Amino acid sequence: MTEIEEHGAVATSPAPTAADAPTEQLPALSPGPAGAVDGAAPGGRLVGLETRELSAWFGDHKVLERVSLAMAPGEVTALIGPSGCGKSTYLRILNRMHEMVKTAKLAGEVLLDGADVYAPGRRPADVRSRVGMVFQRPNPFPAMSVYDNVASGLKLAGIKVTKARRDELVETSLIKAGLWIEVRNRLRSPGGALSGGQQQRLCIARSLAVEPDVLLMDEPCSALDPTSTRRVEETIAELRGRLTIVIVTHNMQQAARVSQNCAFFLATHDTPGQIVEAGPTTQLFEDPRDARTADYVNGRFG
Ligand SMILES: Nc1ncnc2c1ncn2[C@@H]1O[C@H](COP(=O)(O)OP(=O)(O)OP(=O)(O)O)[C@@H](O)[C@H]1O
Repeated sequence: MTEIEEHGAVATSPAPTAADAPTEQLPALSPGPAGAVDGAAPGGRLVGLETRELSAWFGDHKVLERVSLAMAPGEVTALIGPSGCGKSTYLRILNRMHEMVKTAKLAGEVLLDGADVYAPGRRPADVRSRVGMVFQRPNPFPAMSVYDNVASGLKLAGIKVTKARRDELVETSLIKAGLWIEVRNRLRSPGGALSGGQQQRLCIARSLAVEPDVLLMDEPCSALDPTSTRRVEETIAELRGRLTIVIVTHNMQQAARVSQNCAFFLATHDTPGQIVEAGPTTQLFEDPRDARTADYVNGRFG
């Protein structure tokens, strides 16, 4: 298991993210044979993610130490902890973005639906199309239309579909991302003309277009105003039960609002990031087992 592997840089465009809006009818999950994306779990089954004894380095600097965590299928898991404790690194390991840094190394296992995403012969691009990512700053292609931004998720993943299927995926992705009502009459307008919150939901729609099993979100609201933040949180709530979500957030109220499970990471000046405590969010916030968790969630440090 814990054999240190070194991965070279991989030139793959990360699939991105985002969206929000008033109440919309969400379509039923229906990745039938025509809709299923290569490598996706059959029949739209919800898929869990797990790490076992995961350690990570940048050069000689060890930043994570034997992190084991199960992220439940269809639920939202929040990763919390002070700056520099390795949350983003952990997130990027889950979809093989860590290896895009030349000096990056890791040891341990990442299991998606029970299968190691770092197994020999497994292509990073395939992993990234099953495990999508939304970043801190909305990153749509600004000059590209709203429609093409969403469809670009398919293109980046190398997925070819008919025009009719593409139209359908763009619409359902925008609906799931909570943006459809706001953009349905401006699908040909540039993505860069949308507000920051709309752009983030557009990026979520772009990730959803490939029908991923897991969506990783790295502080997705940190660049947004409170109203846009609320919209994105509503989107996360609507996506719950439809795919597995892992979100890094510095906002304790947000972690409490959006997640069902929570993991508290901590590093010190001479120890790499580790999980101090993980479990149901209500337990971590209301009855933590570790005094450091209590101090952190109550804002006494970090
Ligand atoms: N590309 C990189 N090269 C070298 N070191 C890095 C790189 N990215 C992160 N690190 C280091 O790894 C450690 C963990 O960083 P990481 O960004 O994962 O923490 P974090 O908990 O997400 O922090 P924050 O909450 O501030 O985003 C830090 O010491 C950081 O300096």
